[in-house]
Amino acid sequence: MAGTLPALNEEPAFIKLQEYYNANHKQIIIKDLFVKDPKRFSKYSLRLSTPNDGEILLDYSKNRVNDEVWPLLIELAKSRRVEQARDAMFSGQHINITENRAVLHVALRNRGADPVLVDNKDVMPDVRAELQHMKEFTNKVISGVWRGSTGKQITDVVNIGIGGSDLGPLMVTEALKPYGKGLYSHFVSNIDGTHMAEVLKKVNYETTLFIIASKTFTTQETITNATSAKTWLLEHTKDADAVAKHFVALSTNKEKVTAFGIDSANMFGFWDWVGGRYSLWSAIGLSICLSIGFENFEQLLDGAHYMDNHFKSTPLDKNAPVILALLGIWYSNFYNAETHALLPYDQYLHRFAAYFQQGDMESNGKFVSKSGKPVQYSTGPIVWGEPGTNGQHAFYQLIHQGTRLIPCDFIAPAQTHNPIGGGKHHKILLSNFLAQTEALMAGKTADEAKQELTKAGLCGNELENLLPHKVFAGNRPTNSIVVKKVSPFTLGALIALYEHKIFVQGIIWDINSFDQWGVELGKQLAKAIEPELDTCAEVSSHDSSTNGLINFLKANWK
Ligand SMILES: O=P(O)(O)OC[C@H]1O[C@H](O)[C@H](O)[C@@H](O)[C@@H]1O
Repeated sequence: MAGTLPALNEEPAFIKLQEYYNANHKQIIIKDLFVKDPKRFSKYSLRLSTPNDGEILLDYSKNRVNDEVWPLLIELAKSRRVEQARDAMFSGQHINITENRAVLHVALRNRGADPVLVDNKDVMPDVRAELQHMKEFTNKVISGVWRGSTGKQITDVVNIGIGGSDLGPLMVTEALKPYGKGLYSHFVSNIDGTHMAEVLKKVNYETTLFIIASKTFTTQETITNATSAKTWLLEHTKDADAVAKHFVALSTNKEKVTAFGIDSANMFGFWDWVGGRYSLWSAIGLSICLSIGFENFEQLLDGAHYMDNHFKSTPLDKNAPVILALLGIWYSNFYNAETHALLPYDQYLHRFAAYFQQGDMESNGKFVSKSGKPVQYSTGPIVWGEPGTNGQHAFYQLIHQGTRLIPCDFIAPAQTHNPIGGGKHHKILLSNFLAQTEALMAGKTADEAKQELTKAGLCGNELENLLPHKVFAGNRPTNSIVVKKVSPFTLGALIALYEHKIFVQGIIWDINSFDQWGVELGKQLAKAIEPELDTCAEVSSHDSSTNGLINFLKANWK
């Protein structure tokens, strides 16, 4: 396990970077770096060959990084003991210190024969047994052997879960739609009854399977939604035994699952060393299996395992998650970038940014270091994004010409699953992806803008007035990640790439990326407020704003 680290801002490698930044950052102009170094692309890009799914290209050459900054960033990773921390995670040490747990989502996709030890016990036999259980169940449902209580084949699967028990399965199911086996997938997460009501309108009780996904099986939203789904089923069938055919649970909490009325034979388990936001590889992935079939789910695991091996065995300067992490640190901690955009040029990846909002922000949104002291530097960025080209017509204006620096990751597949129009759509999509990263980097100088305006027939005041609005400063950094196709394997690799990026950043910032105490306070207060909504009397126990809001709602909801 890595020993105690100095505060990041007192780390000698960090101080060196700060000095370098202070003296030089104004001269780091990406487009000039390309002119100076014809080999820049090959120097600052990686090609990872997968066994069957082509190469994954990571181009990080369009960044404000030169041959002097790069070794300093690598030195920072070394001095923060990233390699030792990585090995501590893979070897099952209790690196989640506030919950005294190992962090071993990598064991869930350990496709080799190696044991993975947690507290001296090999967890792999249990992991494999649970996968086998998922496989058998998936095959039974897809083939129609598992039937509803009235003997009809299952046609619809409703995953009821929230946070890590929703976002991963939803994102992957959407991303891998072309691999669908024919069942309709639905996801209910929000406590807002509208979410459940709209799904129930679409499904037939005789042919619907509800998957109750909750690591703790105590989450208010999920248990309330699951109870409503059970009531709905029983209103239709009047047969109490129907629950066994229409409800399964994914959880670490057998007691609560049984208390809810789901037979433990219909429960798929996992373990406390699987964090919610890293759980799609566990039983929480059952809705993914039912959507794309178990073999494709295994491919997803294989892809993640491939990236785990890359992360484990590649020197830091050629290590894709480390590279992404260091670039993020460079912009967050030196350029004061506050956000990071994830921009997939693939409609199937439309929930990718939403998924990594939890992955990144719940992991690294921390203000105290592992030792409990407030940090004197920025930690996790605000993560956001939408698929291209939609985002171009919405928020790219600010990325191109706004006052903030927004490092962006562009993600694109070389091949589309839907080459409609003879491939025309995909060609246009890709040209937009390429044009955006080029435009963000190169910008448009006043001279170039002037020439354009002159060509368009403008002159005099009209030209001079318009000119400043037509200038693009450029030098806006982007990474481009290109896969051959969004397949189960490449998606698995891509997700693991970002998981490990988040891990590396957490290590450099010296924070615990594996707890989420920050979500508790709101839950506590909501529990206190709920009974106050039951009474007619005006409330005066809070601050005047909260009282005012409660009393307004009470006066208006009938
Ligand atoms: O899976 P569950 O126990 O129901 O938890 C669902 C989610 O809720 C919690 O509040 C956490 O913020 C998430 O990390 C978690 O994924």
